[in-house]
Amino acid sequence: MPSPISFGILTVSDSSYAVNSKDLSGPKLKEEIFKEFPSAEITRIKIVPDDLHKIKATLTEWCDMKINIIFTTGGTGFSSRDVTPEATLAVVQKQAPGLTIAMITNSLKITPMAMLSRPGCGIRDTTLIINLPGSPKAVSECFGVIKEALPHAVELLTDQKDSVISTHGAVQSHSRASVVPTTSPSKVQLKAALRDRESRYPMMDIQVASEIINNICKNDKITTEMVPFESSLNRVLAEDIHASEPIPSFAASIKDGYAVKSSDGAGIRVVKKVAAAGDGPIDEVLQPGEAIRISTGAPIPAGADAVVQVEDTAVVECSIDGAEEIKVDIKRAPKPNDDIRAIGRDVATNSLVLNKGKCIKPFHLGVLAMLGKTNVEVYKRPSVGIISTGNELCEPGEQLAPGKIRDSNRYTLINLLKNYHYESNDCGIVKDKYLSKSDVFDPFFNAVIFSPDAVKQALEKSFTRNDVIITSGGVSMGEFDVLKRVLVEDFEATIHFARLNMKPGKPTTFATLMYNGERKMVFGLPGNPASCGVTCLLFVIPALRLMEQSIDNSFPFIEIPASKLKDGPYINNDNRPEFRRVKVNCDLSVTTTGDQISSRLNSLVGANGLLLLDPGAGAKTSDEFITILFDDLNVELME
Ligand SMILES: Nc1nc2c(c(=O)[nH]1)N[C@H]1C(S)=C(S)[C@@H](COP(=O)(O)OP(=O)(O)OC[C@H]3O[C@@H](n4cnc5c(N)ncnc54)[C@H](O)[C@@H]3O)O[C@H]1N2
Ligand code: MOO
Ligand SMILES: [Mg+2]
Repeated sequence: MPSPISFGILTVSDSSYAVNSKDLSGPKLKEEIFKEFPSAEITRIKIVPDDLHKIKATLTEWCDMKINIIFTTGGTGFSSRDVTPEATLAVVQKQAPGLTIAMITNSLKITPMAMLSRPGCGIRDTTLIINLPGSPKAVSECFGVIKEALPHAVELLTDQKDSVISTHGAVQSHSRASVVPTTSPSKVQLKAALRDRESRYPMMDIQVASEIINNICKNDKITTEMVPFESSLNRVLAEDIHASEPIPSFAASIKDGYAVKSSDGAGIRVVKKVAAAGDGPIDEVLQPGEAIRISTGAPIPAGADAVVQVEDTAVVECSIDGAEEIKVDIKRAPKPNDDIRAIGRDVATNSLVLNKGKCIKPFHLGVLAMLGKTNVEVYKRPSVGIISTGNELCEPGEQLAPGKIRDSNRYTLINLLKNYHYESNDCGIVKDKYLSKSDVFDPFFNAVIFSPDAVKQALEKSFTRNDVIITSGGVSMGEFDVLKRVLVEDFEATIHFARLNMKPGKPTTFATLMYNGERKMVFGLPGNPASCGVTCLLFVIPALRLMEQSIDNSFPFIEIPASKLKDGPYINNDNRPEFRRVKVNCDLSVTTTGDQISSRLNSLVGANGLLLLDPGAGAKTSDEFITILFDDLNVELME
């Protein structure tokens, strides 16, 4: 199964560079790419001015990252600032004039002005660079012409890459390069000495990763079910709820007092009857000079047009035992409609009361009851299985043998999901260095040839009853980090990404595959406990929300002034953006949760937010830091 094609999109434009929102061509191109290649990885997106050096530097950097295809848009015309083709031709080692000819030939059919476009196309190492014109329309047209040829172009370029990597691996480890097996690269990886020395997956920005997940989850099969409204808490509504009747359905009193005619003004009234909440309408029409005792919520009697609260009245005459009032003094002259709640004041007939896509919370549930909706249509939730991988893992109750640790990730994940109202199936621990009959000691490599059968079996078992599998561990560069290989080789999965530009969480992997005719999703989270927790929050929870079509699928974020950061230093020495685990207080001051090493689960204990620190955030020009809130502002601190 080929890996998804990775793309870089470089918009070259002085004006878009100055005003970011002006760039329409970059987003257009992204849309076209996803339309044609739904599993594409858009690894880099950037806007640079029409500056030869800046264009060259970006192209070179992206080629070094082994992005498959870089599209530039803009800077291909005749004006003095147009230098994109010059920058491109300066970095490529081979030109690809066929692509240029195809695009120009097609564009000439649309406009003779195409003669004035000078796109350059070429190859640097394993990357294909293609210049597209600057207008969104021309971008779509040119992309349409060349898109079919792209997968094969990438195949040709990357075949070369794979053989280079495996040959290199062999030559560096042993002088006997001739023993390099001729099997596929993944089989070569079975031998420790020949495993990848460099990840075969491009580093991807998290915005792009989120977009890939969003695209896939949004379009996942959408199914709904009817549930009794009492059990609909935290489910997502699959129908708009309209009011079939007004609330209140009759004009009702807002106060305990007397229903009167406002035209009578202040003064003495004869008390006729009683209207209590729950009573049907009184069969007499109120006459001038009369009043009816009324309680809050009772229907307004015919003939009355105002209510006067009991505090504004005095009894003038009553029965001997005081049980009945005969006359009252209305001390304040009422105005029409005083203290009357009109029909439909709370909810108008046919009004939209609750929106499809909303997660049903307690007040929503109350509204459903109020409207008499006994059953509601909600979206079905995916079934989720959770697996921990690692030979070192034991259950919490077990006596630890040397080298073993207790599995915390499974418990974190199961309960994190529960906290966001998702049940999951505990699929246990799977050993990833599994000594089975098929493990063979290879004297040449002086190593056991590893069998990942256990991981395969565990996945297979979980696919039979889950739509989404969340694993932790086994996704980095170790010889026993076999998850990706098993997914690709045994399940023909598409790995959408396997390396993210973030700390913690670099090896986070996302794959999809078909199993027995159904699509399965695999979130391969890193084994380090803090990395596992952070990536579950940032990617898995929003994905589950999207799969059940929730319109509230991302965490709120706030901008926090630097002056509010209390116990720094807030400097990120890594070259990846860092999600520091923090506690945001009610006054928006921020405190950290201590040592942020990825293994330290306690860095998540007591945190309610993730503070996003750019690399070297000391040099940040903006005074504001973005914090993603994943829990209430006023959560209790548990130390
Ligand atoms: N050569 C490289 N090594 C590593 C890289 C790299 O880029 N190149 N990345 C590092 C980063 S960043 C991370 S994060 C980890 C992720 O590793 P894996 O996802 O492969 O996870 P494991 O190797 O299986 O385990 C890592 C660590 O976490 C502990 N662990 C695993 N599962 C659990 C669990 N269920 N409960 C508690 N603790 C768990 C495990 O014992 C290891 O200590 O890789 C780096 N390496
Ligand atoms: O990305 Mo890893 O999650 O830094 O430790
Ligand atoms: Mg590992």
